[in-house]
Amino acid sequence: MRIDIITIFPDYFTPLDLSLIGKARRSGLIDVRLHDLRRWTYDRHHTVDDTPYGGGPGMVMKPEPWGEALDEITADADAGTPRLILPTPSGLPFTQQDAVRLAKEPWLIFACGRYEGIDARVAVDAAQRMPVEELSIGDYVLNGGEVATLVIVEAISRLLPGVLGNVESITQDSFAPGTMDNLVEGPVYTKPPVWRGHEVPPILLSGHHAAIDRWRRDEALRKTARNRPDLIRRLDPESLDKRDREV
Ligand SMILES: COC(=O)COc1cccc(COC(=O)c2cn[nH]c2)c1
Repeated sequence: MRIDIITIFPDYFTPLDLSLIGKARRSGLIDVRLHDLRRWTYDRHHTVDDTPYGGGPGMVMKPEPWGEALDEITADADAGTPRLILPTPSGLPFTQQDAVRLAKEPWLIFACGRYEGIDARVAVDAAQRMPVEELSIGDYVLNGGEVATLVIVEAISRLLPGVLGNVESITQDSFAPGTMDNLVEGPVYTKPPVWRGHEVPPILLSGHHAAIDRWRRDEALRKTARNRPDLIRRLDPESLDKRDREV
């Protein structure tokens, strides 16, 4: 997968050199390219923003640098058609299902907005040449799209074959399509069996795998009901067995 990131703060992305994603980049699994938006400005101050039409506080990111950056980056036609992702508080909620979907894409471009946002015509103009998605990682406001891009890139990259050593763990993740659809994971434990007087639930040491799976699903249902009643309402009743309904 190729990932291009356009930002005025390329240094925000040094975490992508670390850990599993860094390893995946070095092994060629993921090709991450950083672009400083100011490369497409020509005035002395490398201006990327201006006052909002219609008045109001703050600044808006000018369209010209974005247009030229996207033209140059997407001119590389041999990489197929990219999908442009715009992290923004006003976007569609980004979910694990989106991570699974976007992990299948060959080429993603992330546009990191700042200030009050990017001139709306940038997304309109780009949509004439490629799919464009405005995505929100949550109902709060950051100073820019860089942190949201790191979140989305990590959620996607960890699903790419070969990035995580243990593929099994993906299927047990919270929200994982299939068994964990609309469920969050329950509690997990490791050695020692007793720690500061706290015991590991005996079922987990029993070796009865069917009973352990049942206990884990019960705990996932309980935790989802406690922390995410909104997800419980979305659970497909067909996906619940008799025991589920008793939990
Ligand atoms: C069309 O896109 C834009 O204009 C993007 O503009 C902005 C403006 C301010 C902040 C951000 C960063 O995203 C978030 O804060 C965010 C994403 N998810 N939850 C919070 C982006």
